[in-house]
Amino acid sequence: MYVKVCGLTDPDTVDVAVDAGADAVGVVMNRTSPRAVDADTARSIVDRAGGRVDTVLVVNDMSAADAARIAAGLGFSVLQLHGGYTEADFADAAAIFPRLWRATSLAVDPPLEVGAYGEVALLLDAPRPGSGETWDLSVLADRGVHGAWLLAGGLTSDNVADAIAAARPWGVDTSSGVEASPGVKDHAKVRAFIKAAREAQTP
Ligand SMILES: O=C(O)c1ccccc1N[C@@H]1O[C@H](COP(=O)(O)O)[C@@H](O)[C@H]1O
Repeated sequence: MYVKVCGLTDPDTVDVAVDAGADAVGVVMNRTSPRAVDADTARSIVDRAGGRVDTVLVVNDMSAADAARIAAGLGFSVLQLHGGYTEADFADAAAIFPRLWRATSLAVDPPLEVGAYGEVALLLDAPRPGSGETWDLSVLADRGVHGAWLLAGGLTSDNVADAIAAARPWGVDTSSGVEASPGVKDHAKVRAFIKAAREAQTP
């Protein structure tokens, strides 16, 4: 199970996540997010990761090409384009920064084939990203999502094992569920989430 902890706002939390066994840390540069960081902070998080885990830049409010330039310039390993980006937007971004994740919600009936827009992974989230809201995973049952796809949306250490059993994703992603308050990670919750996700059984 690939485990990502998103919405980091300080480098010390990188060490907590890496030591607990995370595969990726995410940084949000979406301007309206309570977790938004500036370029200097983003770079300090990427630098602290030092290649030990994937570093994922998350955006949904700038052009895909601009986001790709920022991801490349700051040394991220993945760009998560979250929301209403089109196939053409992905092509623009891929010309600059090739390792893209497509993040979307079933509420907008997206293509569910991993790679449909040239992305290397697909992330399925609640309709309001970063809200901590869960969503009805039973709607996945008939949709046949396969391959490198991540589940997100209100995941916590308490519900991640059930969510994995229900949805059988390749990976999981959380942000609100491991926070003390918006933008501030609770290190005990980060460790507990990673442990629960790692120990979860897929049926
Ligand atoms: O976290 C945000 O504020 C955010 C803003 C804009 C786009 C995506 C955002 N976060 C993504 O939301 C999911 C997890 O959310 P949560 O666990 O329900 O809080 C994750 O993919 C984040 O990258």
